[in-house]
Amino acid sequence: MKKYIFKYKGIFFLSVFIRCVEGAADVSIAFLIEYILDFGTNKDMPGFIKNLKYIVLYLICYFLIIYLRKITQAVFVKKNIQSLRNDIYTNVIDKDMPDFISKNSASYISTLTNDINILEQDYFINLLDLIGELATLAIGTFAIFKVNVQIAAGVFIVGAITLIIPIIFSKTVSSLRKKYSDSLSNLTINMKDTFSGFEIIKGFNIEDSIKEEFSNYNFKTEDSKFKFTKFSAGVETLSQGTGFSIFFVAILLGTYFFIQGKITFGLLFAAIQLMNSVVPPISRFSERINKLKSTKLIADNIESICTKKELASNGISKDDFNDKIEISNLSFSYNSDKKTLRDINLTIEKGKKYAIVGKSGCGKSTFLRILFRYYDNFSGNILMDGTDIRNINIDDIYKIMSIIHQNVFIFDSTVKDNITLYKDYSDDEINTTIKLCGLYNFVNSKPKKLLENVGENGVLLSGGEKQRIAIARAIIKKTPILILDEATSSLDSETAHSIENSLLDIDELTCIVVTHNLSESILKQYDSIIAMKDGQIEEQGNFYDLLDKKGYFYSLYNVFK
Ligand SMILES: Nc1ncnc2c1ncn2[C@@H]1O[C@H](COP(=O)(O)OP(=O)(O)OP(=O)(O)O)[C@@H](O)[C@H]1O
Repeated sequence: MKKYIFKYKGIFFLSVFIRCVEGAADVSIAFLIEYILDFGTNKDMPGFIKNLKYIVLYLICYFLIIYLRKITQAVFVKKNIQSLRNDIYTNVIDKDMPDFISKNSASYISTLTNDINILEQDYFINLLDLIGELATLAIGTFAIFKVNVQIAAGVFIVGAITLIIPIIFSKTVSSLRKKYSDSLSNLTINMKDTFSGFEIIKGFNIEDSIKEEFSNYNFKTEDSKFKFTKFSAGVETLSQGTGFSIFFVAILLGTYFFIQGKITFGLLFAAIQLMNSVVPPISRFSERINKLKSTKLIADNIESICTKKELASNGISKDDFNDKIEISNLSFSYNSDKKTLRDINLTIEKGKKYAIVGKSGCGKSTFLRILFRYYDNFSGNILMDGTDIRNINIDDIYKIMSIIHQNVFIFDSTVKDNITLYKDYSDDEINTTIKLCGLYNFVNSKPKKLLENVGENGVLLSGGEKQRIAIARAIIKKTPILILDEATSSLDSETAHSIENSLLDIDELTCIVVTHNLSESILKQYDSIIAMKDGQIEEQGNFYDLLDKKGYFYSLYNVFK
């Protein structure tokens, strides 16, 4: 977190400076009181009246300093929190797929909301308060030594005990704080999941069990918060108790020296008033240090989110696909128990169309994910125009290939924004694309045409309309390789055929299509059909060759046709 403080060191040091001035002003209040009381004990009415305007002026300056302290603190917090939130968000967006999915997406939301709120209060504001109070303590200490050395010595012996408390309890406070943050994150994950699955909850009548689950998470969150607050309260009470005893030591010693005639009544009063500058910083010291330390694990979590995995982001640049992708001896497993892909050998040539077929779970989508660089930890080689895809800059891979999944994500915006993804395309390009994807009639039937809003995750669209938007989104990008993973499964067969035919007609486009739709009219148009079984390529060839072979594809075709 230090880097954020020093990123805005101007406002940080200004804030600290104003807090030091405020600390000095706090301490000088004691002497102002002594000054005013001395007019009273000397019964000096003219002097009192004459100095009244300076006293009022002093108080105005004092309140102005307090206002400035609040404003500089607000600016400091605003800059730091804004920058921190931007950095976390940017790092999450910059992650590659495996890294991103290694955490539940709601935990990122929790970090960006709950954890940032904790950091704002317990790190940034708390740090400024701590520095300000230490400045007040230092100035107050100096003033007490000026008033009476013995009182000062007594105060600081008791004060030292208070300062040791945070060191003893910091670890426990920190781990209780982390437990609270974790349970808050789990609660956010639970809320996100249940709200996204609202339709399922209603459709399957599971409201009661969902409410119970939420209630458990809610209980655990509040329970962990309570445990943290309870423990902190104990530590804080201990500190405040010792702080209070400092006050009494000062009063007892002050009264003792006043009776002995070593100090005046004004000085006795000033010494007691100075305790307001000395006791709170000492008694709150442990609380502030513990709060600072308790944010360490949250800061570590943010650090881990912001730590970039070594990617080929500085890899070889590649802006086009010219010839072929050669896949040799490709094997991959998600975990060590079982190989999901085994010894795959395949050449994908530019402009050709490939259909991948096979039973559910045989590894079709996994193969596409590997091609799309979701995972780099495969064995064997994938060479794109002779270059290992692991060495190609990941952003360039996304410029060369587009993938359309069965489950489509739709942004809560217009049809146009969902197709263009906020990039600039000409009206001609958009119109050609929506015609090709069978969206033309749909768009023209809407009052606002392309500017029609589609609702949260496309709630105002049918499944087929969502899929057509996803296809349009990929086509308008004009990448040389287009990958479809069951991308037309929600469409009626006429629309699906029409879209697939349009794609197969684009000469330059290299298409890799995973499909369960084994219809002759479509499959015969592919240059090659790849039949997968248990993570391997069982057969490969054109539609009629494979049927003639009467092997694995033939049996699949006869089952599914
Ligand atoms: N992220 C993952 N972690 C672990 N195992 C996975 C993961 N994704 C898929 N699998 C497993 O890998 C195997 C292949 O899955 P894959 O999704 O590639 O199959 P598929 O042929 O595309 O299936 P379908 O036709 O049903 O979509 C399955 O056994 C699946 O359970």
